[in-house]
Amino acid sequence: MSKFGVIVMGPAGSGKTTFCQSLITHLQLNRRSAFYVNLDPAAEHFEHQPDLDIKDLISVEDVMDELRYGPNGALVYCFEYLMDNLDFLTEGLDSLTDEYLIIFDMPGQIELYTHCPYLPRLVKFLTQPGALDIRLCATYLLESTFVIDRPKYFAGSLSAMSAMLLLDIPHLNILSKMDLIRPQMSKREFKQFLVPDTTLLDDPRRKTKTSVSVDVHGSDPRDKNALMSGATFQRLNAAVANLLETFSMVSYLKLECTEEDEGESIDAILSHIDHCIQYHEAQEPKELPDEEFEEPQED
Ligand SMILES: Nc1nc2c(ncn2[C@@H]2O[C@H](COP(=O)(O)OP(=O)(O)OP(=O)(O)O)[C@@H](O)[C@H]2O)c(=O)[nH]1
Repeated sequence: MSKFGVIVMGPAGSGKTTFCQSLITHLQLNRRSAFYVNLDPAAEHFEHQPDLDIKDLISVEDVMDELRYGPNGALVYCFEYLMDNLDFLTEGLDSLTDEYLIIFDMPGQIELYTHCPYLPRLVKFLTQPGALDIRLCATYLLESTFVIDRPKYFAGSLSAMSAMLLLDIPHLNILSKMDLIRPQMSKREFKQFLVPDTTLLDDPRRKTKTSVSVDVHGSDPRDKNALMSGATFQRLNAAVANLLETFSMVSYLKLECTEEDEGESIDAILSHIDHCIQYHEAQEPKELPDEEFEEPQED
């Protein structure tokens, strides 16, 4: 039997857990079942408690206490441990039916999406035909306020593309925390950021932003080697923007969070997720009551 899932990724604090909680609430309101899997071994506060929690296997806190690791090392250790104990996931998920949308809430450490091998292995395991065989879609969240600082926006978009290429499954990018950008930018102005392209580098409001010298190592500014000149920094931004434009792979959906917009926004994102995992196609065609098929009356 098919299983369906969505893996929620993004940098630290981008709103992953909040998005998962909104998704669960929305599914429940629409009489659909959610199964919430927390894979962040450092997560603490949940509105909806996880149905399966990596912390029941291992937690960052325990690793830091027992092995004296720092938070990032402990996170990596937890994922290595999960990879050695994948039965934990099989036991928790094997009996789920196609009624459920399985939501995987991931940690925010960026190294997990760039150079650690765990995520591709995890996705391969979850999607493996004949085993859990989950039809999986990835979502990658980025804070909408990044668009104010163009280099940050392009760097974030590059990390979204990196996650996309790493996992090789249907993928949606989402700009979160839209309430924080609204006071600073009109809907019309914001629209241009839904698809990154090189024209966005010409920021009329912030000419100085990309022309200052940037201390790339955070070290003593008197050390000339540690400084990247304005021109070099601009060329780097242009190269990143070009790369994104050439591959034309990154575009964004918006995650609104005000009371009046949130439902519609989550609904739209959920439709995209359903489409990516072909949820509707896999459901039995439902017989609609006769009145649904009544021909419209002629005037
Ligand atoms: N203003 C605003 N704040 C938000 C929104 N979504 C989340 N937050 C806040 O942003 C902070 C981080 O949110 P989380 O949902 O924990 O983010 P996360 O990506 O799961 O964080 P990590 O697991 O630490 O990587 C919290 O203080 C949230 O209350 C939003 O739409 N608007």
